[in-house]
Amino acid sequence: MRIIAFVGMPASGKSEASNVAREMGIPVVTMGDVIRKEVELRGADPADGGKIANELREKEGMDAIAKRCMVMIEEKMKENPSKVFVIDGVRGIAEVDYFKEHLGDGFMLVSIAIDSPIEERFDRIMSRKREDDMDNIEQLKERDTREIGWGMGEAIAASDRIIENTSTLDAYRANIRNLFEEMIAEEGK
Ligand SMILES: Nc1ncnc2c1ncn2[C@@H]1O[C@H](COP(=O)(O)OP(=O)(O)OP(=O)(O)O)[C@@H](O)[C@H]1O
Repeated sequence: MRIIAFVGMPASGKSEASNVAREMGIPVVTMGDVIRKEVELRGADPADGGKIANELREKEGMDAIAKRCMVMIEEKMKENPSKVFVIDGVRGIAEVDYFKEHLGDGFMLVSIAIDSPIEERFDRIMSRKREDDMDNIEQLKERDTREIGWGMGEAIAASDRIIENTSTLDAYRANIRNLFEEMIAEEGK
């Protein structure tokens, strides 16, 4: 079994990679669901998800979200014994280390290479209209800084593969589809 996790800066295309996976029938586990569950449990504002994630990491360690997510992954694997799996939402090196330790050689980390300026990433965030998204560019700068603080740079450096998202959305989706097809073919050997 191949478990693929994507890492990249905010709005680099991680959710889009998961969309391609779903369209191909590949199961996706979203780490953000751990946060959304916690937000709901606390009756908090969805926009405070980032703060809550920070708090969990401070209290329970940098791999807190990964640990909680592992339960969801195991359940999904039982429900849907697929050759290829996607984990959406890895943010830092501690999470990468946790998954490597618990998922073994089947785990593969893919980083998304972008060359879009922050203004373009902000415009993309504005047009996707997700309820937990920020509404000004300063907040995106804060999110960039926070995620870099979680060890995003180290996670990107530790990736096994780089996929480019430096052109159109269609070109990017084709790159992602090729990656999944390659993995499915390899696992079918
Ligand atoms: N090459 C591209 N050209 C145009 N739009 C793109 C491109 N890549 C991604 N997008 C769009 O940009 C938006 C942000 O991408 P996506 O939601 O996949 O980012 P993300 O990495 O999941 O972000 P986050 O870290 O906030 O979860 C989406 O609406 C997506 O369709």
